[in-house]
Amino acid sequence: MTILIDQPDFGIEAGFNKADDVEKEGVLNGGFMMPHTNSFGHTFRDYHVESERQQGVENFYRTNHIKQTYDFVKRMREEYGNLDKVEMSIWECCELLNDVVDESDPDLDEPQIEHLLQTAEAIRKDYPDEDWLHLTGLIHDLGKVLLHPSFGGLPQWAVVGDTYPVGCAFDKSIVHHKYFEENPDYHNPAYNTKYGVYSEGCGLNNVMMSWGHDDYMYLVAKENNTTLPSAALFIIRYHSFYALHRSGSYKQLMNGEDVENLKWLEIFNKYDLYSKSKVRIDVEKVKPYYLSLIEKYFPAKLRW
Ligand SMILES: O[C@H]1[C@H](O)[C@@H](O)[C@H](O)[C@@H](O)[C@H]1O
Ligand SMILES: [Fe+2]
Ligand SMILES: [Fe+2]
Repeated sequence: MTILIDQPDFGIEAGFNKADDVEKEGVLNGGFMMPHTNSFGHTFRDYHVESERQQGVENFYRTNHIKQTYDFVKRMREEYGNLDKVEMSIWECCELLNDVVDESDPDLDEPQIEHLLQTAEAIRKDYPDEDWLHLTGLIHDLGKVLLHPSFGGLPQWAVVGDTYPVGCAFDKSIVHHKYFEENPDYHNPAYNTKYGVYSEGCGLNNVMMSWGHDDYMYLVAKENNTTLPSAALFIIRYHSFYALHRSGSYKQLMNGEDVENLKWLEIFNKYDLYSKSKVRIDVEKVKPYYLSLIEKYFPAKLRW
C-alpha cells in the first residue's frame, strides 16, 4: 500500500534556526513544540552526558551489544513467534506496562502508559484525520511487556534500546558501538561484512533485527490480523532503528516499499522522542477514544 504524504519540514535536523521561530521552550514545528532539552535538562538522546542515569544506560548497551547475536535472534523469533504465552486485549497490555521500567532510555522515567498516551495525543493534535497513526502511537511500545514476569521476564538487553540488523556488520552510527567488539558475530566473516547474509535491496522484511519490543509487537499485530495499514506495521517494527531513520545507515538493504514507509516513520519519530515530558495525560479522559480505535483495528482479545 502506498500512501502519499506531504513531508513536514522538521526543525532540528533540517537545520532550522530562524530566530523568530525559536521559542525559549523549543522549536515550534507546525503545532508541535519540539523542546530543546529533556526533563533532566539534557539534550535528547545524549548518550555521553555525565550522570548516574547515563552510567546505567551505558551498562545496558554494553550487555545488549555483546549478547544480541544472529543465533540469539533466531531462537527468540522461534520462541515468541508462537504467541502462546497470554491472551489479553490491547488496553490490558497498556495497563500491564505500567509495571515495567525501561533502563535504556536517557530521556524518560515516567510510567510507560504516560509515554504511550503522550505520543498518541501529540500525533492526534497535528494529524487529526489519521486515526491509524494515533493508535500506532498508543501501541508502538507494547512489546516491552516481554519484561513482565508473565512473559518469563526477559532481561532488559533483550527487550528495549535501539535496534540494528544482525547478520551483517554493525554500523558505526549505532549508540555505544565499541561494545560490539565483544560480540562473537563481530569476528565472524559470515556476518561482519557490509551485506553479510543479505543482498542489495533485499528489503527490510528479509533482515533479522536485534530482538526486542519492536519486532515482537509487529508479530503480535500481524498475527492477530490487525487492519492497520502497512505503514503502521513498519513504524512499530523499526521505530528503534535509529541507525536507519536518524543516521541513514543500512539504506542499501531497503526496497521500494521500505522507502515509502520510511517517510511515515520519520514523522512518527518526532512525536515518539520529543513528546517525552513530565506533563501528564488524563488517562480516564482519553480512554474512550482509544478504546474505539482499538475496536476498529484489532480483535477484542489477542494472542501474545
Ligand atoms: O531507550 C529507548 C526506548 O527503549 C525506546 O522504546 C526505543 O524505541 C528507543 O529506540 C530506545 O532508544
Ligand atoms: Fe520503543
Ligand atoms: Fe516510544
